[in-house]
Amino acid sequence: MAEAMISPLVHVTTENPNPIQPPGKIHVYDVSKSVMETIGKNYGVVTHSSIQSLVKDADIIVIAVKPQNCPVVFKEMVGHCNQDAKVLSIVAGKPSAEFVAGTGLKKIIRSMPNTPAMIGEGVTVWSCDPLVVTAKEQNTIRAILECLGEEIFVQDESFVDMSTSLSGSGPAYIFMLIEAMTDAGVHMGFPRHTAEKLVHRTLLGSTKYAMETGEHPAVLKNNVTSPGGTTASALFQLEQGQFRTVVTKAIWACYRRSLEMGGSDSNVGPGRFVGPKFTPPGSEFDSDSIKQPKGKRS
Ligand SMILES: NC(=O)C1=CN([C@@H]2O[C@H](COP(=O)(O)OP(=O)(O)OC[C@H]3O[C@@H](n4cnc5c(N)ncnc54)[C@H](OP(=O)(O)O)[C@@H]3O)[C@@H](O)[C@H]2O)C=CC1
Ligand SMILES: O=C(O)[C@@H]1CCC=N1
Repeated sequence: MAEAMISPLVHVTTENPNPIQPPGKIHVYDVSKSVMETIGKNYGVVTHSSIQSLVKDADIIVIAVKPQNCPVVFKEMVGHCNQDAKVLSIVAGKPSAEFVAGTGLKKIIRSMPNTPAMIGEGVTVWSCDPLVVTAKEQNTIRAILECLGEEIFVQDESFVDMSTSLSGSGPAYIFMLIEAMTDAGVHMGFPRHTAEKLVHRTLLGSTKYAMETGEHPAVLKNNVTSPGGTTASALFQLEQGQFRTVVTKAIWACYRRSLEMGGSDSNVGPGRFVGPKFTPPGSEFDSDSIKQPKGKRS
């Protein structure tokens, strides 16, 4: 994921010969030397031989390791950072409080980007305490995240965990759909590249159409569904396979895993309230079977 963040920052074109961030101002360290050297070579960024030397003069420290590797990283950072440094975490699940406790730094920004950032088409949900991270510092972070695609600031950090299940992990669900549809096309006899093109264009066109019209997806779906026609037959099969329920269950499972990885109570979601009710910190929730911010229930 770190590479997906570096790529748009240093990207240049003939029309835009100046990168948003000169590669020489981006410093990286990865415990895997070969990964780090490849990134260094491909993007011209500066590589380091230790976390200590990486963070010494850093203004913004992006932490992009897996959650289970965080304690080691925190330990190596302590006492080596500029006390005013900002930590931009993309780590799924880990609450800001753990970064404060682990690193001793106060300016923590939690974010959840996604891999389409690699081509500047990602979406990142992010949060920080505006009493600790100044407006100017927030603008700097916003400018970085904008390079990855769209950025959405949320005041309540628990929405970052929730966004993991929609946008953070979401590309994997879509790629699985692309794979399934393409394979079905190949099964029918289409050359793979033709099946791929049909599927890619259908997903792209449908998404753009939904975004541009702002129409409810059910209306758009109905417009495709001719009485007694082909689409109705396909939708019937999707419903028989509990398509929408399966998608919903997958999204809740993802959210629960995100909470679990952050050491939070993951007893959330439909049919999950067997123990004490769980309220994510800082948010106001109804406590019925499906959680929604108060006032949002329809
Ligand atoms: N992949 C995605 O789409 C997204 C991922 N994220 C988050 O980004 C983070 C990274 O995920 P992802 O890129 O998929 O994982 P990767 O395993 O691909 O990348 C993490 C890298 O960190 C290295 N690493 C491990 N320990 C250390 C250490 N102590 N110091 C420096 N580097 C270390 C790993 O090396 P090694 O392999 O040897 O352990 C690996 O090269 C996770 O926290 C994830 O939740 C967030 C949004 C989207
Ligand atoms: O699978 C994961 O844990 C990470 C977080 C979001 C996307 N990938």
